[in-house]
Amino acid sequence: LFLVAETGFHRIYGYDDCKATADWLLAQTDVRPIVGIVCGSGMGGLADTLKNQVAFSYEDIPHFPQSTVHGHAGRLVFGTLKGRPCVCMQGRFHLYEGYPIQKITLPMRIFKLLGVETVILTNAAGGLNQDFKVGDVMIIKDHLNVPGFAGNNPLSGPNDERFGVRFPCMSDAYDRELQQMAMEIGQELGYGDFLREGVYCVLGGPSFETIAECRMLHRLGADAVGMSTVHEVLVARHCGMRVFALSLITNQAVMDYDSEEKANHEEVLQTGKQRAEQLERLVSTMVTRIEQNNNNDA
Ligand SMILES: O=P(O)(O)O[C@@H]1C[C@H](O)[C@@H](CO)O1
Ligand SMILES: Nc1nc2[nH]cnc2c(=O)[nH]1
Repeated sequence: LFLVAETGFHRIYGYDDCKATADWLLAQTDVRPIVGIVCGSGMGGLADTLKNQVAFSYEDIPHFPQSTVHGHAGRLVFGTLKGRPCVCMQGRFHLYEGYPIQKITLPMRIFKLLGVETVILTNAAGGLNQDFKVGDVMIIKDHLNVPGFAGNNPLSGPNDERFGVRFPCMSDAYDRELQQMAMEIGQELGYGDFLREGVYCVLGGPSFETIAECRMLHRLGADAVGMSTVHEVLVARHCGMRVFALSLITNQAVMDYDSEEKANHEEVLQTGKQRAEQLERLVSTMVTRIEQNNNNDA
């Protein structure tokens, strides 16, 4: 029965299921979010900064997957950030957790049906760009979708036009105005020394990269490598939400056979803690400046 349920994704993760989940949530909170936020590994503290919270454990939400990774609490938090209504995923889903790719990205469609117009995604990533340091924050300007090269794309399968078109454009995936806004706010807050921009590359994980893989990705144009975000971006853009995403460089990708460095999840979470406050300030200031109703051309 489980096998049938998990492979029949068109039925299970379709419009009606997303709508049922969105309606279930809307019936239990007065918050009508215009911004949706996804917290990366070790960055869940952002959700705690929301005021007037109404929070749901993922296990209580119909059709929602469960968080299985340390550093991803598994709560959907509604509330306000400086008066702006928001919804925040305190914990995201990854391919390596074993979920079908359509299920990992289901929350983006639920965001859309909740009324969200702008999605802000954060992630932890390894730095490939040799100018980057641990603790840098990279505004994502573009991505390399490596699982997508092999056909692993959340938009595979029947297309439901109620969400978006069959062949969505991705050359404008990352909203340029929001990138500019983040840069300006970063400068105002005095974060210029650690604010960067670059290309994020997603891999399937959960193993970290070999030295040869890091060298290859760097040559291909990636500045940072991680295991998330891109799938969510594809689905969010498909259904017409604006997207802003950033990577916290939690570790330097190992590119040299003489290096003693070894990537590990504890270091990732630790770096997240160290930058938490600044990331929270950057994101909450962005939320106060995001205009409503300007994503309907996507
Ligand atoms: O959810 P994100 O992309 O922040 O998580 C990254 C990728 C792996 O899940 C984990 C590795 O430490 O952090
Ligand atoms: N794939 C990958 N994901 C990460 N998340 C945090 N650091 C890393 C890394 O070095 N590689």
